[in-house]
Amino acid sequence: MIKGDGIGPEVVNAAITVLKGIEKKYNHHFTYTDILMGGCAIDAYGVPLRDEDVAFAKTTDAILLGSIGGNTNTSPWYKLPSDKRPEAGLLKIRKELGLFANLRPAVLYPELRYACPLKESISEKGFDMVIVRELTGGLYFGERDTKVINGEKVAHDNLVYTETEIRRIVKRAFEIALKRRKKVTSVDKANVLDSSRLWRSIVNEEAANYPEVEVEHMLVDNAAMQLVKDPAQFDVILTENMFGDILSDEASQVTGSIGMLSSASLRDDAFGMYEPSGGSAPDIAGKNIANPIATILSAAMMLRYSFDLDEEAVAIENAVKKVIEEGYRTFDIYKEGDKKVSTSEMGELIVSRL
Ligand SMILES: NC(=O)c1ccc[n+]([C@@H]2O[C@H](COP(=O)([O-])OP(=O)(O)OC[C@H]3O[C@@H](n4cnc5c(N)ncnc54)[C@H](O)[C@@H]3O)[C@@H](O)[C@H]2O)c1
Ligand SMILES: CC(C)[C@H](C(=O)O)[C@@H](O)C(=O)O
Ligand SMILES: [Mg+2]
Repeated sequence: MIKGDGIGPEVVNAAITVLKGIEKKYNHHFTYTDILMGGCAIDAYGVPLRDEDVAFAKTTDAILLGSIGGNTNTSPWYKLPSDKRPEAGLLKIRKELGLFANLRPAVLYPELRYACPLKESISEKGFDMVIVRELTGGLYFGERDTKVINGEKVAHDNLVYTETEIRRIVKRAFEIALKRRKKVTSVDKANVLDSSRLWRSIVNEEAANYPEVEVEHMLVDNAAMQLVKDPAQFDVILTENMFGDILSDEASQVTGSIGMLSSASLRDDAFGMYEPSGGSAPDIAGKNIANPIATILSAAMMLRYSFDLDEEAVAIENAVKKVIEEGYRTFDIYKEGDKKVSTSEMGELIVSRL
């Protein structure tokens, strides 16, 4: 368990409540160990993630993560050099554990259509997509520095992708599409970037191995527009690290709230790290009001992908649907007439409906 900062501990505790319910109902026993990462680790140890904690994480079956970081304008953590800040811990664990495939499903629950900010003629069609985001390459992991050249500061961030890095995520997206509606939209910026042109050529090569899957290429600026114009057109969105970061926040908002968007970071074996797509939400931290559903659904993904406990995962997903159908809402998806509940109450309601 990496509870992290801000709302992280609140939403992870709600997910643990649900996992404990699963243990009881299905007679399992999970062993939980806490690791500090992010701002809390900086405060405790002076670094956002200790090497010994990475080594320990490597001995576990899965990680459930809350979120890390603070207010990037005001928190003293952001006065530190970039490799000592909270986010460096997250990037380090993703890289060291080889978690290259980040799955971010975005589904509009029929009962939450009112929370979708799009006009009714668009939201009434509903949508159910998964963003498959490359997570250990690209701009996030290229060399970067800031130097003084000709008397002025110059900053650069390198965007690097190898064929191997692209091919493994492309294959993963096709495999996922085979189990869904068999459509992959590969998002790139091939009209400008070399890395995108390489990306596109590998998507086309791999497409030949998946003749049942329909493939389309879309430029990222158009994809940002299509996500609000007609989200129902998407099944699997395959994209590189930075574009996936941005588009997944956009997709989450059209589902009503980022507090609903779960995420799994996977590699080729069963190990995975599971976390809500949103951040530590410093603006609402400590108030027990954050929506824990993204974290609870991430725990369901953990049961499915790392523990091969599909029935238990479905039980959590159905319990979430039930509380939504019954009108229980945290503040972010609340409308008049609903039953407003806190973070911990939402966890308890879900566990009681397992
Ligand atoms: N995986 C992670 O750990 C992760 C992801 C994104 C951002 N961050 C970090 O979080 C910090 C804050 O970033 P930010 O403000 O840009 O993004 P954020 O996702 O934390 O918050 C954006 C908005 O969404 C709301 N929100 C987020 N999660 C919510 C939830 N569960 N329920 C209800 N509302 C929710 C927040 O209140 C805020 O208004 C930064 O330090 C950033 O680096 C961490
Ligand atoms: C906190 C940050 C480094 C992270 C990212 O950009 O990957 C977050 O925004 C996410 O989406 O998981
Ligand atoms: Mg993000």
